[in-house]
Amino acid sequence: MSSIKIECIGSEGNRLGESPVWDEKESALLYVDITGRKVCRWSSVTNQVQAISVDAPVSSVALRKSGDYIITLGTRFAALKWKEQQVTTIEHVDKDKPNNRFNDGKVDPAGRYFAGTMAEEIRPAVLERHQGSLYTLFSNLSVVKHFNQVDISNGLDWSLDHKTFFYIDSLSYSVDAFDYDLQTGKIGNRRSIYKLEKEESIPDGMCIDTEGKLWVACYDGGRVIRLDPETGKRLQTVKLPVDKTTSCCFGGKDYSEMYVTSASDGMDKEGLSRQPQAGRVFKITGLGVKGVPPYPFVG
Ligand SMILES: O=C(O)[C@H](O)[C@@H](O)[C@H](O)[C@H](O)CO
Ligand SMILES: [Zn+2]
Repeated sequence: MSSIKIECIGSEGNRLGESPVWDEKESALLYVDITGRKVCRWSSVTNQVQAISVDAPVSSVALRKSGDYIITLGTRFAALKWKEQQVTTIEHVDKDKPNNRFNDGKVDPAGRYFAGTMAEEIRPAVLERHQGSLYTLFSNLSVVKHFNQVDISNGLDWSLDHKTFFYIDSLSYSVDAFDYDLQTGKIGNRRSIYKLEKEESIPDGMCIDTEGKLWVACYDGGRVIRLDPETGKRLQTVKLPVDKTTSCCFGGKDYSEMYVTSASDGMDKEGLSRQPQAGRVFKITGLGVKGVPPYPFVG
């Protein structure tokens, strides 16, 4: 049996931490604070966080093959040059929906950037329903819409054989799978592989491990759960010292550590004093399982 240890990294919390991604070259964890409008980079070498402020809610960050990063900012796909602190718009989506913003995003094994949108929240998990869509940014910088009617676009990762795409629309309380065509980036045959239990609350960010099992951060559930997508069974629950756990990824040397982001938005004074670590990023060691390195965007 491995012994699990959970600690906070950096020194400050986020309003709505999300989209953790390991940057091997920098030995650093990238993540965003969506409502805090910041892209953050925590160095595992110095334990310092550098942050770049942006002019709109920034909901996901990904590596780019040519170096630097790509982000979803408001309803834009954009390039981020870290040293120069320069943001360049690549493409706008949902132009007819001024109240929308992007939410979670991740790069597929072929280097395409998948990200979905949602209506801006009135408060956490309260928003105009069915306003979001799922998009892909291709390497030639063209954008395709897969489907609409999404409440809160979340999840996402791909199976180890690249034949399945896993996706979460949070308010469906379901983890879904699609058949995936790696050649074209097309998805089809949507089905549910796991329905969350009441105490698990709302499924949010997700990542896959090297055994092909899914890890889902449970918003308001204060935990990450490990699921077997083949059997639809929950294999493990790891509780965290905060309720609003938002997303997870593997990182560190050999991708044997798990990083979990969290949120403090929507908590009152009393809640914050009970959970002073709300909004912090957690490092979990001793899970005894490793993750898959993130794919960089190839455009
Ligand atoms: O980061 C996200 O995915 C959303 O932007 C968040 O607002 C919360 O996670 C959501 O409220 C929980 O459902
Ligand atoms: Zn999320």
